Amino acid sequence: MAAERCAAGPRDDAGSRGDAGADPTGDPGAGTGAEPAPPQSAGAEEVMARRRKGRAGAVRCGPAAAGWAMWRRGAAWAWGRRGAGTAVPGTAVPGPSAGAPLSAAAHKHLIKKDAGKRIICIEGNIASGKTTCLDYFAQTTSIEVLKEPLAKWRNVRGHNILGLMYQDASRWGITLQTYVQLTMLEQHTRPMISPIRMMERSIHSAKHVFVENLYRSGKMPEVDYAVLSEWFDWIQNNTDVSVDLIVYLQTSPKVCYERLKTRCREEEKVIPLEYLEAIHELYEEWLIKRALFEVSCPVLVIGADHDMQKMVEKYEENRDQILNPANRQRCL
Ligand SMILES: Nc1ncnc2c1ncn2[C@@H]1O[C@H](COP(=O)(O)OP(=O)(O)O)[C@@H](O)[C@H]1O
Ligand SMILES: O=c1ccn([C@H]2C[C@H](O)[C@@H](COP(=O)(O)O)O2)c(=O)[nH]1
Repeated sequence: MAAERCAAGPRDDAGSRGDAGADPTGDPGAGTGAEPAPPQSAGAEEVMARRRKGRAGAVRCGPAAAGWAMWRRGAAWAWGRRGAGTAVPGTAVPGPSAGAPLSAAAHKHLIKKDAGKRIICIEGNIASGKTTCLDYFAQTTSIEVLKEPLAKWRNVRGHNILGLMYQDASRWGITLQTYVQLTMLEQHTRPMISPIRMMERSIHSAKHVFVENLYRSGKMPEVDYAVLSEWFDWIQNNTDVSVDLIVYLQTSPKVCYERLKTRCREEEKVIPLEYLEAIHELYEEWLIKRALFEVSCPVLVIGADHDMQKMVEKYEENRDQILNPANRQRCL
């Protein structure tokens, strides 16, 4: 799908002039026909079928070419082992590669957040309104707010890897996600300066949504997915990246697409609706259907297709539930 021009309106392209993003008409590898696969993911049923079939029967993943299925056939182990590596946050559960309980040396890496402190992650599709939500709570509440470290992704020693990824996801997806994982780890383990921290996204959505999408769409090779998964499992088992509540801003991809065009971030001009649909499906799979990955904290779902005024009403309705751990009755 050809990229649409950004509509006139508020822009958010500061810092986007790196060594990427120079070709706003360039396809991110998302559905022009010549490029093999839009980064859409296989559905949960398909993935579960792949798990059941095991090695012998990896099924075709998304609209990728037939070679993709052949390439993946010998690699179905990854689906089976993934769930097993999921740890309850805050507990040092050995992952499949760990083999034995953590040694004393390993324990020195275990960084526990202070008891009584609360970490809330705002999750949702691209342009679903996460930053706007964080800004609202930052202005109306005395909490610590950590936005996504987008500026870092746009400028790693002069390289804009967010822009590079949207130009060529097959080449740069692993690069971006490796750095996202590092910068998210840094966010999760940063000492808290307030009893309540509200974060935009998390190391968990980076892995279960964005890495997963690259992998399933054939834009991340099995070996890169395996290495990132090993890193992710190690981090989960040896540091505290736990979350107390996920607030999922649930939107329709079309609404996000409209908001994305209004925001007009330089690197994202090439994003087609299909990409937002794929990200949406993975969010639903992760947080609503619970099809593949364990969710180890309550999830509060807030419909977020509404205008700003209605969203503010919703934030106020849910304020207590979000900020007070005792009020979790409507969480999934
Ligand atoms: N409820 C809303 N209605 C209309 N536009 C919105 C709403 N919430 C956010 N926006 C706009 O949509 C764009 C994306 O919102 P943003 O908060 O940056 O999303 P995210 O952080 O999830 O990517 C911004 O231009 C923002 O001003
Ligand atoms: O793990 C990740 C996290 C984010 N991104 C991309 C998606 C968007 O283009 C930007 C920032 O997301 P917002 O939803 O606008 O905050 O970063 C990614 O590719 N991988």
